[in-house]
Parts: sequence; structure tokens; C-alpha cells
Amino acid sequence: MNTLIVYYSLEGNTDFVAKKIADKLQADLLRLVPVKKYPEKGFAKFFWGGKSAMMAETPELEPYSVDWNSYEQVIFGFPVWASNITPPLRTFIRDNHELKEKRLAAFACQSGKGAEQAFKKLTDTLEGNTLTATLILFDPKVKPKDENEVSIQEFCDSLS
Ligand SMILES: Cc1cc2nc3c(=O)[nH]c(=O)nc-3n(C[C@H](O)[C@H](O)[C@H](O)COP(=O)(O)O)c2cc1C
Repeated sequence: MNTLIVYYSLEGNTDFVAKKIADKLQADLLRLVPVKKYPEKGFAKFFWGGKSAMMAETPELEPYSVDWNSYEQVIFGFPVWASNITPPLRTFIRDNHELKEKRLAAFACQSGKGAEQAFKKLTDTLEGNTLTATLILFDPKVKPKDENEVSIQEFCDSLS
């Protein structure tokens, strides 16, 4: 199934997983980049990112293009922020109503908890569409584990 992986990553964990999934499924990658970058370090990172997620902001994105006729399936990837999806993904979903017609799945990276809640909030943005599969990983780039490889493979198997 022709698949597009749409993701945002601040610190590389989601990017790490997105590339693994793309490799296994022969999927294309679209990394979302906000025009105004989020701080990457210290208190400012948690403060501005957390606030933006809690307020369900929709930041402007750097230009991208998607040929929607080419894809039957879209996989969203995001880091959990304040038990929510990351704002750049919210912008993408708002701007691409073609998603209503696609098979959708999602994976989330987190350091503690909140992914289940974030998936519920993600589903709320999907105009009645649902997620066929979800995957949660714990800081997979900085804390690599064999079990992550297994769960990534199972996720991909359930989608192909
Ligand atoms: C602003 C902000 C808010 C976060 N909120 C949560 C949270 O609610 N729950 C959690 O488990 N991790 C939280 N994290 C940690 C990230 O979700 C986690 O480190 C993730 O693996 C980072 O992915 P990335 O490297 O692709 O950015 C937060 C990180 C940031 C920067």
C-alpha cells in the first residue's frame, strides 16, 4: 500500500523511528517544519512547546507539497507534548482534508506518559476518520532497545 509518513520531531526520536518505518514499508517521508522554530534546550523548550501544545496552536509550516493521488495510507509521527499531539501536526491535519479518505495510523514518542491521551486528541481532529494502528515508544533514539525493534516491526506488519 502506498504510504506517506508525516511527522514532526524536535530532538530526533520521532525522526529516527519515521526513517525505520519508511525503510520497512518503502514509504515516503514528509517532515513538518514550523516557520518559527521551537526552542531546543532547557526551560524554554518545555515552556514554549508545552504552552503551544496545550493551547492547540496551529503554527505556520515551511512549504511542502503532497500528491494525494499517490497515497492510500498516511502514518502520523509525533513526540507527545503535554499529553497532546505536537502543533505542527495539528496544522497539517487542518490544512489537508484529503486525509478523510485515507487509511490512517500513528506512532508517538514520549519520555513518560500521555501518548494514549494524545491519540484520543489526534482522533478528535480527524473528521470522523479513525486510526487503524498505533505505536508508542519511549525516547527510542536515546534509549535504543531490542523490544522497540520488535514493536516497530509488528506495527509495520499490521499496516502492509
Ligand atoms: C514541550 C515538551 C513537552 C513534552 N511533554 C511530554 C509529555 O506530556 N509526556 C511525555 O511522556 N513526554 C513529554 N515530552 C518528551 C518527548 O515527548 C520525548 O522526549 C520524545 O521522545 C521526543 O521526541 P523528538 O526527539 O522526536 O522530539 C515532552 C517534550 C517537550 C519538548
